Amino acid sequence: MTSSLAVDDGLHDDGTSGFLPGEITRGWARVAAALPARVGEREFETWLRALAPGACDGDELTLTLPSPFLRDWVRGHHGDLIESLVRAEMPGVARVIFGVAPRPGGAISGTRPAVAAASEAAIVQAAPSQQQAAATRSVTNDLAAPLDERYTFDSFVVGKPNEFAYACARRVAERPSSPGFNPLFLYGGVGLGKTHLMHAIGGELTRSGRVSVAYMSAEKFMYRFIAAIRSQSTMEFKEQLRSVDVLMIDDLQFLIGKESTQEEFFHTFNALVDAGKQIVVSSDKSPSDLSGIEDRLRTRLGCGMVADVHATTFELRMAILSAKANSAQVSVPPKVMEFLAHKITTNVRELEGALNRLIARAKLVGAPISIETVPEVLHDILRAHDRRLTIEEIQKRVAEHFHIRLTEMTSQRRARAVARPRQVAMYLAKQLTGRSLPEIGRRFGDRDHTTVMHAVTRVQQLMETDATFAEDVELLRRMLES
Ligand SMILES: Nc1ncnc2c1ncn2[C@@H]1O[C@H](COP(=O)(O)OP(=O)(O)OP(=O)(O)O)[C@@H](O)[C@H]1O
Repeated sequence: MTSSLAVDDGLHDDGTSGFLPGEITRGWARVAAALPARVGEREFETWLRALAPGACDGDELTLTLPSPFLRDWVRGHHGDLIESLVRAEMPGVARVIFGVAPRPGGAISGTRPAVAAASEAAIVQAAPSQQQAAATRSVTNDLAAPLDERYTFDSFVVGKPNEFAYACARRVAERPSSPGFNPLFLYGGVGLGKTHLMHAIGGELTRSGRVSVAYMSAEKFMYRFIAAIRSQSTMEFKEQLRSVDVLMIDDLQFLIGKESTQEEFFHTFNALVDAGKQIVVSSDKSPSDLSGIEDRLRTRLGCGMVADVHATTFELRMAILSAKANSAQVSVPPKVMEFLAHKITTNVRELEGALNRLIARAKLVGAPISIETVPEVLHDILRAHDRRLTIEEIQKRVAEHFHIRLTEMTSQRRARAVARPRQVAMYLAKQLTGRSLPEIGRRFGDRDHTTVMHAVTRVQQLMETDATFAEDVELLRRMLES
């Protein structure tokens, strides 16, 4: 990990960090070790290698990158994944903030994930870092990204939430530039199949051999534009773009706040539509909600067909799992699919990732997939999805289990009959909620974070020496996790 930042791995002067010395360094090392397998080795080397942990304030961890551009890119593409890995590996962290590592003598500029910052000027002027140079090279070599052949209409599972978007995509693939369908604007939450549909359109049209198609992410569009400015080849860039029959731009929200790239895109857009060419755009927001995109561009984006890819239903998730298992020719017990479809509800990419991991593990050990192996193989994913568990629920369950009153969880009584269950509840809160030690302390009758730390250590010691006690705690954990 390279960083100009000193790693803050201890308790803060004011005692607000819930971390023991060295925890951040070790926790981050685990996250960094897990990332290449999740995003791919190349992607990791190109974009994520320079990520480094910065300050940890309470339960907020700042991760830094060398430039605003890289920060925006990493946050936009892998922010959710990184946050869920950090929460799983560093249970005291509840939020991740992406910042820019200060130049020597400077300060960290952290921004919250929802806030997109204008960053293109920085990259135009800055000397390219290793990552930027690598990405720029790949950009100048080809106009568009290759289409993923796995993303076809056939491999897309259609259900109520996505049938309209699917129908629109099919229509554009059959008859590009039809009145009313230009541009086609697909929008919806992360990992719900927008990119899949765009590749399916592109693949279908390319195979037909009738039209030329260019697909690229909005971020790549910006990169290409900037590279063209640098190499004084903007005319060539414009001509290349305007020579295609179908232009598809993915994740348009990346252009929020990037005025000059928006302007370039606006002109390209107009030139293509005026020439009767098809535009397909995807975004996580509808055109009217894209604040930070110029009004005139938003208006044009919304004047064709706007199709929402809705959040999946349980039935659709089951159908997707079943289709993926079929195409991998692996038998997955219905119980396992139901479990996954109940647990991983927001993002098909994660659902697919969980299934792939189960399949990979089953192949590796030569044993069939079973419900018993799921918690072990997917513990990090499941933990991230268990985050809705509250400290109050834990207190309630633990109090019931030990037959004490709920109010004893916050009382100052120190009798062992109430103090031990309280310690167990604190331990489970630390393990299962990702809340920081100070926050857990506050919820247990305004106790200090050192009391929580002591409780966690004490419960761990007891679990090692007292098998019955360990069983009790494990049982409680399983009940709370289910
Ligand atoms: N209905 C579906 N049928 C089959 N696979 C799906 C479906 N929806 C999503 N997927 C799969 O889920 C993964 C994520 O989908 P995709 O990348 O298209 O999402 P996205 O909406 O573009 O996400 P992002 O907002 O992150 O760009 C892909 O592997 C895709 O094949």
